[in-house]
Amino acid sequence: MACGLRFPSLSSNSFLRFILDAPISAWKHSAAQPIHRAGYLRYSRRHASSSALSRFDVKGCFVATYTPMHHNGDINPDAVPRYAHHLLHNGAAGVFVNGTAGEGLMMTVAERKKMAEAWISCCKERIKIIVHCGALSLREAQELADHAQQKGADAISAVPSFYFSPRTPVDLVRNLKPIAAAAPKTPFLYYHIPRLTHVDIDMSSFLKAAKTEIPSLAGMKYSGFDVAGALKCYIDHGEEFEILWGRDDVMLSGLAVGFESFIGGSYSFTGAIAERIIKAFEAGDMSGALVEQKRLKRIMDLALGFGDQVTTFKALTSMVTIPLGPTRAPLKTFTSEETSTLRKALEKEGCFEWMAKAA
Ligand SMILES: CC(=O)N[C@@H]([C@@H](O)[C@H](O)[C@H](O)CO)[C@@H](O)CC(=O)C(=O)O
Repeated sequence: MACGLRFPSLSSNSFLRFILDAPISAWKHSAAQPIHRAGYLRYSRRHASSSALSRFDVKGCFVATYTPMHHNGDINPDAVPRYAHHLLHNGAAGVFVNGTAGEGLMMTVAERKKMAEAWISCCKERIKIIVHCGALSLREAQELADHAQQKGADAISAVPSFYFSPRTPVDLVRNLKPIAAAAPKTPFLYYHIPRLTHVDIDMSSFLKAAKTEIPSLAGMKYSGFDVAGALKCYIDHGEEFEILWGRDDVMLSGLAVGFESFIGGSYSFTGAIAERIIKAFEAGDMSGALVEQKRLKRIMDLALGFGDQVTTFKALTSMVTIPLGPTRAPLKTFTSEETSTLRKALEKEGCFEWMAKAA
């Protein structure tokens, strides 16, 4: 590992102790190596050595995008380039399309294909595009995976079957293998989000079971609330697989323990804050990073006081990017009065200034 400050082996528990014991001043010699390219922030503290990592090894912040919709609820793929413009401006390293935030599981296969095409044609070669292909029907998931590969997605991802659910790591491998096999040349990232799928299998054991069975496996999007489980995956498999840290509200904890890629539903509007967190951390300015992290969390908490995460975050994204339209039932769509109440609450605490990118 090329670094000014030596990190003990990631596979050792002493790494954790090192993190917890290190004086703040130690971070001034952080191993992070910033790489600024084409207007978005990428950085790496680790060399991609294994074949799995080299399949998908981009660092930085991935935005779980919202799906632009017309007032009548039809998807609006034509709005993608204008939305993407904001995300690129705020430093996104990539996008995660048709996931939770994107209401992918509430869309038809045809709609999901259109949205994937819109993001790929707009952003290919500029940022990385991960297309979520998970569906209750395995055939549909395979169709979406094949389509994403044909259109040139950089990676695909899938939630597990959540009706007849896998219960063991081996069950989960059996569930995912045919989906990954439908796009064999495209890196596959498992989408772990147990609070919504209720499939809560130990992810380190899953990676161990999957690595010989799913040749295109590149890692996972870890959106569980169990941060210790994410860390275990990273310690056990971080040198081999990409584990994307899925907790926006505690992004700094992920950075502190060595994570280098982040993914979340708030980065559509907190992208500039996230970029400042990473930059402050890289510079060894932990108190600056913490100020920014608290701002990010405050914005999320304020918004969540008004409703579910997709509804509130989509409304907030519409305030700072472009109008993205309604959400689909059973999610709620804000009335204009509710939107205005949310806006006022955010204005009162200066959140829009925090979310703006410095010139
Ligand atoms: C419901 C929702 O939007 N959850 C967020 C999280 O990033 C969430 O903001 C995070 O867990 C809070 O720390 C993501 O899981 C969304 C996401 O990654 C996706 O759209 O697939």
